[in-house]
Amino acid sequence: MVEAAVEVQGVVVKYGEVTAVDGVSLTVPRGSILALLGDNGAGKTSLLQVCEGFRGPDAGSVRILGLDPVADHDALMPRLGIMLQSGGVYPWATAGEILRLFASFAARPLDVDMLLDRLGLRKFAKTTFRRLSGGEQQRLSLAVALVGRPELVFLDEPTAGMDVGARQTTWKLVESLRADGVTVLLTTHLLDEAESLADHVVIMNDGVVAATGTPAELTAAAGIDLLQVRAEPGLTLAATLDVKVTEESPGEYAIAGALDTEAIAAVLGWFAAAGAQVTAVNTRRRTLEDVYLALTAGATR
Ligand SMILES: Nc1ncnc2c1ncn2[C@@H]1O[C@H](COP(=O)(O)OP(=O)(O)OP(=O)(O)O)[C@@H](O)[C@H]1O
Repeated sequence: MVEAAVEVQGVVVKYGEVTAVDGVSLTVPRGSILALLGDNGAGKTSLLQVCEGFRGPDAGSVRILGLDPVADHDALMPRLGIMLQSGGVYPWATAGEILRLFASFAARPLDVDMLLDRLGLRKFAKTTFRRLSGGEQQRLSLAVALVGRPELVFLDEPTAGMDVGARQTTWKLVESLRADGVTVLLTTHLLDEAESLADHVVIMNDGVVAATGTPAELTAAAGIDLLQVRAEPGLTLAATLDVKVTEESPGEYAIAGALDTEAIAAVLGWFAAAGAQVTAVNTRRRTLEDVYLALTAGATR
């Protein structure tokens, strides 16, 4: 069996009294994209830093491309592409200089001009990093991560601060990486980013894995349809099925559960029994965002 690109087993990361990552296990198969989701402070960046070998885990084990990311750091670094949240490049150098510098470290770098073009950065080649906008700095950081033709790429919130066009360009680029057999582990707060890009999603909550699966698995588990009904506010419904009824705003009822046609008819029957006038009915599949919010609700932060 081909070894996974990333194998994380029971990893713990502590900062003094704070346990940022509390026994996380995950696997990223080669040539796939895994998205790590979680609220601020869930432990995503800490886990990424351990995978990148910038610090060792306090417990557990990590194998990256079959190697130990701390002990084998020097052998591993040329094979990795790392995009940091903060950019991590020199503020006084120009975009072109920065990218050429990182290209010079690589044995088989990508063509710098091609990469500047792909990321819409050619016109900023002579602009210093500190004069680039936040989204342009992000794109340059992504270019830096990719210029060495890495086998495995770590992207910490790659599209944070990017406009819609830049985000789509980045998504296409990440998809083309996968098509070339590159493995991608990314963190994001954008559920649509995870849903459209990722082969696997891991949702972290308070340092632990709250759920894992493909986007389809996470949204298609039994009882995941939503029924939205508008009627008068404050109704007490004689709920008899195993569904959850929430009055999300006055008169807007959300019913979540295993909703086949019979169940939907039964739910509407409750409104009829309550003597309510139903003015709108809507059904929809649960999105990754619904699943995410359900799993992370009640987090301690
Ligand atoms: N250097 C540090 N020293 C002390 N505590 C830290 C340090 N780095 C992170 N933490 C704490 O560890 C927890 C996890 O932080 P981490 O940055 O890994 O979360 P995250 O999921 O990446 O968050 P975000 O989405 O905001 O980037 C937080 O409670 C954070 O305050």
